[in-house]
Amino acid sequence: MNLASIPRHALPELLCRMPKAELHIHIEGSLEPELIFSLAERNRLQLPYPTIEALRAAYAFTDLQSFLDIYYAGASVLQTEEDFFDMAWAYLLRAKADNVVHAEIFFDPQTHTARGIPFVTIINGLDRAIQQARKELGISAALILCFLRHLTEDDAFTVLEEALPFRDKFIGIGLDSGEKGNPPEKFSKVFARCRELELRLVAHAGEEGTAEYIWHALDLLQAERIDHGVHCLDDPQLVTRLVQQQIPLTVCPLSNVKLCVFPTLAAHNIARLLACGIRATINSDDPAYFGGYLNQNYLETFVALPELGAAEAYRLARNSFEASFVDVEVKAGWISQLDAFFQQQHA
Ligand SMILES: Nc1ncnc2[nH]cnc12
Ligand SMILES: [Zn+2]
Repeated sequence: MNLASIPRHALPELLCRMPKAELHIHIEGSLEPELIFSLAERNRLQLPYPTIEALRAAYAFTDLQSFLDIYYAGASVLQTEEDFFDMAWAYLLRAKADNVVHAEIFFDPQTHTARGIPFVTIINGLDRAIQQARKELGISAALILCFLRHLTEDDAFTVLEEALPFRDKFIGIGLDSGEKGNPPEKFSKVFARCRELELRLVAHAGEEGTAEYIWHALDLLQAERIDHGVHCLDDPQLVTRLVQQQIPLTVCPLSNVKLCVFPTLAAHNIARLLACGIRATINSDDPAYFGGYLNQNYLETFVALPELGAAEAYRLARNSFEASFVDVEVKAGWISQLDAFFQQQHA
């Protein structure tokens, strides 16, 4: 395929229409202010903001922690199975509109179980939305349970025990929340247990943390995919490892700018990651808080970085399928669909 012949002005439509997977989306981060207000009303809860606009105006973050404080507060409106269903369904509709054919969705059960919400309420609401999306929207989706790293490893074991009766409703586990001071090794035992249970393993590392956190997520947790990982470029030996083993990075450009990991999108290193041969993907992280869903991340990143063209669009979409946790045959089917889409573009 000669992708160089695709003109730059054709990129926005191409980016939006190409089939893709999303591998780094926190479902609680898809909770739009409008839905926060309507769930608060439904559950008769008082919010500390008088209006939707006032809530949105509070979304000015200086770092990861300043975001997490507001994000956990927003999630407190989720009380019933219906609330979890409505949140996930709203995301899946948006994903469909962005031509996402497959989503691997993070959820943070400890944010809810700590407020007395039973695990079964959370998982049943999310799972029902996923089943409905498969039937009615033709989207495939799967859940990844994230442990909150600011809590203890014992807490992670507790939520794992609560989750195990629902083992068929999630495919893997992840590690999120405040990275600094909460290194991967804090969770090495619970990750080892999850590996025994044949759960897929991912971890946030190298978002605000150093390249060392990425080494430890790989070596001490055996993470199969690194969420963010943008600090890998500080360490040439780590880059060699990521390239040789084709370890995927789920990069979230708009998130990185909103949380001040990079000052601007033009300063983002996604183009360099791809040029090094790293299996990087583009994702939305917490789209309701960071200014856009998946296609918006692609569109703004390609405008800001002129070195990204049609070849990189293809590479990113292909990486998203290759890095997904589906069977090889399913992956191959999506890659054929992607190839056919790109063939048509310069036919
Ligand atoms: N970007 C992020 N980093 C760590 N934990 C998160 N939880 C939700 N979004 C997150
Ligand atoms: Zn994240």
